[in-house]
Amino acid sequence: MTTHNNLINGSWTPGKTTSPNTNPSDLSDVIGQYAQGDASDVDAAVAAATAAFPAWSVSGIQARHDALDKIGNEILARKEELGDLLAREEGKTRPEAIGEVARAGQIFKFFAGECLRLAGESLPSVRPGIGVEITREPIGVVGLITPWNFPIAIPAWKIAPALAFGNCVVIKPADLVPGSAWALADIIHRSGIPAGVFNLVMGRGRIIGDALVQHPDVAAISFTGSVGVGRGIAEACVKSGKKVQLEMGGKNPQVVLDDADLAQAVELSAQSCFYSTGQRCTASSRLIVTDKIYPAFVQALQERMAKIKVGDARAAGTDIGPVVSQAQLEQDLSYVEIAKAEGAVLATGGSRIACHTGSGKEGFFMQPALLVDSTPQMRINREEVFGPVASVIRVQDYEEALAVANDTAFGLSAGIATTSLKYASHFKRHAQAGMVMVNLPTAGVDYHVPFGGRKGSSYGPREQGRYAQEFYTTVKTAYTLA
Ligand SMILES: NC(=O)C1=CN([C@@H]2O[C@H](COP(=O)(O)OP(=O)(O)OC[C@H]3O[C@@H](n4cnc5c(N)ncnc54)[C@H](O)[C@@H]3O)[C@@H](O)[C@H]2O)C=CC1
Ligand SMILES: O=Cc1ccc(S(=O)(=O)O)cc1
Repeated sequence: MTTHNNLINGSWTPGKTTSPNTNPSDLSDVIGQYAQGDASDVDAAVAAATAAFPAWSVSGIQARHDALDKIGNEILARKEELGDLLAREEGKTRPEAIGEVARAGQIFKFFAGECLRLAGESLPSVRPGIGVEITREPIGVVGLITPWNFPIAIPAWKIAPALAFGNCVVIKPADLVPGSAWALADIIHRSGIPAGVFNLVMGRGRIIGDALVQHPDVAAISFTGSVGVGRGIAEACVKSGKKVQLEMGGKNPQVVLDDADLAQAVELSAQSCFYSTGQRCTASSRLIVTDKIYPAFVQALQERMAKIKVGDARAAGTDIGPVVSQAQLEQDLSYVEIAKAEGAVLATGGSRIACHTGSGKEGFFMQPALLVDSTPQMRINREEVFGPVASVIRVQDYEEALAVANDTAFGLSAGIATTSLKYASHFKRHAQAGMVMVNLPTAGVDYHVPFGGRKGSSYGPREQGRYAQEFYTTVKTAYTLA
């Protein structure tokens, strides 16, 4: 079986050990062996990135544009093959996985353009005869720590702006899904960028991630993952003076008002709660439904859920693939039990099942769960599950719906289904979330505009679009005597 090594200073470098990458749709299918590095690999990667930084930070914008554009083109040309790998290692369906790969390619092409658009300002000084220029410069070596749920898109949306603005990169992908990140590293390696500018170190979060966060020569950390790990990283970065950007959890509300188009509200709720196995930080998990539409909505959503086919991510006809791991499956199932114990009623789903094709292959398949008669204080409505589990809260009117939607420690994405312009406008202004959706699923974002949240969901500057430069550059103000 092929062993996939780390990329350090332009060379494929074995780790101290290897780890198998297993298909969650078929536990007998081992995709490959992937290097497991240690702190000495992080030291070597950071040293290579530090050595490469002086030249890369002043490299021409045309060269940087061309490298990123080439990377984007190869990703797009190979989207079917890379999408198949992604579906095989992470468990989202093939169409979803191909879409994610295409997103990664588009992100590289967008940031190729951003290389050419980086601008400064020129102002007069308040002191006569002096000119002021404001420019942006790269920050240095950036450490990128990424999660398992978007194995290529999240690495892409951190790597592409980092390189575009002249930084050098050490990335640690999630150890559950190293295959897509390794394939991306291979494409970047062959794009012709100088050795050391981009480095990949695979391995355990507590070892590789922690070594990156603690490293004195790393100037900034961008992290996506769980709240607990994110907060620990933020504390360590503040202590050592590193710039830090965190994207963490969500408990995204989907409000459904009496005046909503019922079929549309049901479809967008099914999409954002259960598709991609509910494993999106933007997924809805709290359905906040006003009194009069509640019975029809719950009934119609259950009917829609009955049509969802759960099974092998790569099989034709699958709507929802497996949960990513045994640990995540146990977490999802345990939250169904916690909700029941607290008084919510399980309307449908919520147990481990076999693949809809009857393949007999063992995978982490779970029937999407809908819990009704839940209340805002229940744990199911306060803690992130990160699986195909949604709960419904009944409210009297829009005002109560908004209050319940905002009654959370998180603030990533929030949605409303309504035909009322008045309520849609009010919700856009008053939902305490970084992203608001009107008559659209809470999940489903563009790649060229800012992504991020408020409260416990995010920390630091926004990712994506032209706002990405806030994190990946530092501002310089220069005064010149005329
Ligand atoms: N907001 C999001 O997009 C995501 C949220 N999650 C949440 O996190 C939960 C657990 O998933 P995990 O993959 O275990 O998330 P995690 O936060 O443990 O892992 C995310 C990344 O951080 C690394 N990491 C782990 N411990 C670290 C440490 N001490 N220092 C530095 N890096 C470290 C991991 O190896 C991985 O690359 C999920 O159930 C879900 O609730 C998970 C994935 C994505
Ligand atoms: O973090 C990457 C990411 C998050 C969400 C989505 S979407 O909401 O499913 O579009 C895509 C990429």
